[in-house]
Amino acid sequence: MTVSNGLPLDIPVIDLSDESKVGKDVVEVVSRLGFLFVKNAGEDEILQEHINHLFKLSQAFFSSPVAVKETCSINSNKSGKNKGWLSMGEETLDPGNQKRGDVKEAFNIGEFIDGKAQQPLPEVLAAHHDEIARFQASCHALCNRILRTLARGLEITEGDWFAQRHDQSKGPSGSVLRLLYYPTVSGDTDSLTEDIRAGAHSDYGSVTLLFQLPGQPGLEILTPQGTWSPVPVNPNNDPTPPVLVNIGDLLSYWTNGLLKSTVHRVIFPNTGKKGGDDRYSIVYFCHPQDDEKLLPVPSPLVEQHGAGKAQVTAENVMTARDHLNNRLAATYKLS
Ligand SMILES: O=C(O)CCC(=O)C(=O)O
Ligand SMILES: [Fe+2]
Repeated sequence: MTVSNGLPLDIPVIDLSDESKVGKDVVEVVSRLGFLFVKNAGEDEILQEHINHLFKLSQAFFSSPVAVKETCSINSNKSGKNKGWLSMGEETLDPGNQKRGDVKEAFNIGEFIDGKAQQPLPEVLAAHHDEIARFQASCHALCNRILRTLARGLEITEGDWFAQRHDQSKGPSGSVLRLLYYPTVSGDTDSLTEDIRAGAHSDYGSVTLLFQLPGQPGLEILTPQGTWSPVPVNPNNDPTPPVLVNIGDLLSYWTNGLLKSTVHRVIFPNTGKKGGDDRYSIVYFCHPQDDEKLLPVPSPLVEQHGAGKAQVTAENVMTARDHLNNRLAATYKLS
């Protein structure tokens, strides 16, 4: 495992309130780093009190007895594919390099249809069903703003090209709101140097939003130089921290690799308490409709970037669903 260089990357914070002005900047940053921060303000602001509230619910859920969590296990037939509770070690994000599964628990909440969850929720979450539905909807709205900004920056004539393909009223998608809990461990030093909170991976969807808590670091990204750099939680110490955004595999396929689906991981902090402090995060993985084909988008920049490379054709193209299923098969011990 490559060691961290300890130097935080300079990931710009961009204000998307005027989409028409920042498309080029956003495309420049994500074709270099795959990550950026967006200012959490304006029409698609996700209110800090809503974020804090969901973190509280997440803490309440993960501290529930195992018997309660098991009632909504990802393995139970009740929840449906990729939905529900994942126990410690159940997912291995980097199966080629990890001896054991990720040291974390997760709860995956799939799409809401007509504002209703499509899976059983444990009581502590069910009691706040409507707030969770609203949170998911506000994440999706912010992703659509990001997607429209990208379309502009890529000079796609149809400004809604991506957003139309992420219209939740048009059919099912793999979008997931995920609560994550990385517990403190009291293991010996050996297991700590071998174990990882989330193995190195790229994300499977189009755009990911990540919410972290102050004082709970651990996310690192693989830089173009091949070293690991920590990602700050709140780079400018704003009273309202910006939202961390990263590009997933689908946008990379759609753009002939121009937009980077950057590999990242979550480590045990190497300062402070051995075994880390508890860490919580909330992730929104935004996916297009399942049947969307991953052919290059009609953008002159994408065409230029793909020149001379092997081209995806209508015959060998994957759908969004194919890609997600391939990744899930590799990283879960699910049947
Ligand atoms: O918890 C984090 O900071 C990142 C989680 C992550 O990368 C993922 O679940 O895909
Ligand atoms: Fe990730």
